Amino acid sequence: MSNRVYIFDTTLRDGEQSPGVSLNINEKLQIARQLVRLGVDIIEAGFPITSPGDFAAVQAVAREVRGITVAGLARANFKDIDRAYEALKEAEQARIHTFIATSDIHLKYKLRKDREQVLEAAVAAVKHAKKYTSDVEFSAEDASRSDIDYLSRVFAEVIKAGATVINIPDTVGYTTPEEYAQFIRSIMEKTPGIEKAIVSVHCHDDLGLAVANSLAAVGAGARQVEGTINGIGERAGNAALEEVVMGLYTRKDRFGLTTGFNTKEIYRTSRLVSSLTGMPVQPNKAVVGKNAFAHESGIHQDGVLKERTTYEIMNPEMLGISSNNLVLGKHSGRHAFRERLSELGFELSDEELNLAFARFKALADKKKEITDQDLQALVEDEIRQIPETYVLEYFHISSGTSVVPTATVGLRVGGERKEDAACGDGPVDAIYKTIDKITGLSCTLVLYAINAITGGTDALGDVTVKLRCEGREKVYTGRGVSTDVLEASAKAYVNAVNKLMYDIH
Ligand SMILES: CC(=O)SCCNC(=O)CCNC(=O)[C@H](O)C(C)(C)COP(=O)(O)OP(=O)(O)OC[C@H]1O[C@@H](n2cnc3c(N)ncnc32)[C@H](O)[C@@H]1OP(=O)(O)O
Ligand SMILES: CC(C)C(=O)C(=O)O
Repeated sequence: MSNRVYIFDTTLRDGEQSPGVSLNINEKLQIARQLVRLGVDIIEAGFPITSPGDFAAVQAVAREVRGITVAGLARANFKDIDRAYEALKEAEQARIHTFIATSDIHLKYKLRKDREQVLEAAVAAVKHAKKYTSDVEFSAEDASRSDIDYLSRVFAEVIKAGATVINIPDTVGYTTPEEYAQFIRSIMEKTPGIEKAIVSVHCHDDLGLAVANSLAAVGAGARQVEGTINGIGERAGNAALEEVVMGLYTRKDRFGLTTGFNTKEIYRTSRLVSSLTGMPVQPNKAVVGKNAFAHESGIHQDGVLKERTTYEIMNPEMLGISSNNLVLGKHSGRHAFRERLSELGFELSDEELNLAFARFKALADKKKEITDQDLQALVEDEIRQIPETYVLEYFHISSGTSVVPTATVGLRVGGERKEDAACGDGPVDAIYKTIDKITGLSCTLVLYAINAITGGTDALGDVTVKLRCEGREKVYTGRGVSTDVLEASAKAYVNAVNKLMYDIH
């Protein structure tokens, strides 16, 4: 059996199924480019039948990325498969990923089909997909709650029909590591022809076991792991790929397996996905959380000072987390700035570099120490900009314990400045009400989150907002970064509104 594990990233498909997450094409392309740098083997770019936007995003990723497989999801019917191929056809390596549930509970209540009908649909789907591409993955949704003999029959038939990857998802995050490993082993023993296909796993985190289950499955012989960056995804999310890969890497003694991952891109990928989806990474998250390499207590600090490996099983530099916290200051020039950004993995055009450099100088005037985290936040803030219908020119706030919070805001629209004022329950509310008055939009704030990038009272504030506007289904995420939290709040709101305007035009 090969010792290479293929990493299938579904951040753009299952990850986007996280409640409140909606990425536009540019954001999907940015993530896809970063996933290529990260060294995943397959990018599942979306589920093309679901909407024209999803179709266009899969098509854009398929057109652009090279040296990697691009997959599109399709139910087990011809319409979905035709649409998936239509989106994928310009990919260098296209994979059609077709699925149907195999558990009795899904058959009875959701599909309203019997086992023979599902088997027939699965085989027909794989045969149809095979007309388009040699690379066809078949997933048995809710496999871990399916009857194993039936499941094995389905797999044997889809492999005969041409499936090259068979996926055994734990769709509802129900299984446990030992049980799942045994399940995978049994499928591998019972299924005729299984050696012709790659066995894949796709775990959800409803019981917090997605990564443990994925690693157990790999130990049992699975050679493709599906998951997402930061573990985002439907409900409690998917297996976090950075954790799976670091598990394999750190416990090479236990697994003896390799992947194509460039671990130095892990941290940057995590930040980018968090930034574009508006889903913050919890501080105690494994591998990429802010506290993952922070040592608080005396005995631990003493140990780390004497020998790092007493309490650190991974080297943060291996993940692309720089140990160099003091980077640049107000006297630094463009060369040093460009050099540092390139060490952090940013490749900026001259125009982007100039914009980022101007922001950096302005920040250096306000903040004593500029760390790598500050630089990352600042550059991400600058380069995630989409065409700006509205630009924040200024705001003024009157607020305190005995006055009604009142905001005056100026936005540039085309070549013109538009100004207005409004009162609110607090200064942020007043700013948002004023922006709504200027844009004429009616928006509801679904989420407001603020995070300090580094410690200290001069830290950069990083604000994320999610807005639902004009009765639209879609939620728009906006982010803004500034040493002034009110400015960061205003920028985040304007950023979300600009995304809405970008969608409308
Ligand atoms: C486990 C997973 O993550 S699966 C992926 C989940 N992702 C999504 O659902 C993406 C967003 N979904 C959508 O946009 C829509 O649900 C669509 C476009 C896919 C389908 O929309 P609609 O045609 O309106 O159907 P709706 O979603 O209401 O119902 C699903 C239908 O597909 C059927 N179906 C569900 N899964 C499958 C499958 N794998 N193969 C074939 N049929 C299926 C259901 O039985 C139901 O059929 P019915 O209408 O005959 O009862
Ligand atoms: C489509 C399949 C792979 C899926 O997302 C699941 O079962 O969770």
